[in-house]
Amino acid sequence: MGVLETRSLTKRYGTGAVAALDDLTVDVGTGVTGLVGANGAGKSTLIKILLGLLPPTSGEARVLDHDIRTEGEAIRTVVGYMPEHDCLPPDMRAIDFVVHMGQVSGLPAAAARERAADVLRHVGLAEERYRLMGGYSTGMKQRAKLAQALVHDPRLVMLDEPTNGLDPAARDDMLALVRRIGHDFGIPVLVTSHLLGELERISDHVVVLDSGRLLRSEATSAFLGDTGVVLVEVLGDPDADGTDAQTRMGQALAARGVTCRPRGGLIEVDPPDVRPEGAAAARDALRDLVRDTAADLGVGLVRVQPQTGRLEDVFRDGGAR
Ligand SMILES: Nc1ncnc2c1ncn2[C@@H]1O[C@H](COP(=O)(O)OP(=O)(O)OP(=O)(O)O)[C@@H](O)[C@H]1O
Repeated sequence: MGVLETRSLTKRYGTGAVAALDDLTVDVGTGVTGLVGANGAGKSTLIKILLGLLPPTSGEARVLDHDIRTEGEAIRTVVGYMPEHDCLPPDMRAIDFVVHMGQVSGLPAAAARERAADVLRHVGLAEERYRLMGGYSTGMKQRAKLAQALVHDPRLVMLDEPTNGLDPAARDDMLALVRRIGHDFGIPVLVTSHLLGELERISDHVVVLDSGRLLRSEATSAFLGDTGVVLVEVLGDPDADGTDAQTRMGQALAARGVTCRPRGGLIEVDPPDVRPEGAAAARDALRDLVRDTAADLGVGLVRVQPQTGRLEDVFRDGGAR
């Protein structure tokens, strides 16, 4: 099913000579789609146009089969939107804010209260929902913003830089939430980031923008050059035979059917067969296997990461696909 599509979408602000979006034609389907580009690439502009909040200079777009030029209001009732910047009233409690946003989206009061409590629990703010949001950490604010995007049971969510300003642990938590929305709840997600590395872990499809132009739009697995290779680093003492931790980990992974090889101080792990649920699920399963293997061996897992430099590779290769 097509979730959204744009055709030659162009946006110039004011009399600007430079287009913030330049002749963008792209289709987005179900699952999690990462919208990636450097700062100023046009990600927020695209989202605002798709929500019917900003008129394009030229071109067309449809969201859930609604025309962005004439059906903005209908789009906003079925789409959940998490804006990039802080939009939370500091003197409101999260529960009141999310209930209010639910009502603004058309939910009756009782349903809004029930849904608000549910979504705040889903995003991990069950305990803190009665606190004023002005006292929230950045991670809690991002969760509250996510909750208000979900309260009205949207058919699509657009998340603008949900990991902005988060420390690594909070970023991982947020990415896990985004993945749950797309994969467990089955709601299509369009999520932006200026970091490809964090989105390739959770997205099924990646769209890359460069100065308002489409650079690439591909399944994440294809995007990774069909390698999907993961690098693993472990730390630990040699065993009684003097075999070091890296070699033990490599042997243990191989014994569990994983194809891997040493590469410098790291272990290069080949991707598993892609599961029916998709590439992101297959990568999750591989990560779990690596983590469990390290735990069973009693070695420390320093990192598990896709081979790096993808975004740079894309920009270096250039050219739309
Ligand atoms: N209201 C505006 N008026 C004029 N120019 C704007 C406006 N909003 C955005 N721009 C310009 O349009 C271009 C695209 O900006 P946009 O915010 O869409 O990019 P982005 O990819 O979301 O970047 P970021 O990650 O920094 O938010 C940039 O050059 C930006 O300076």
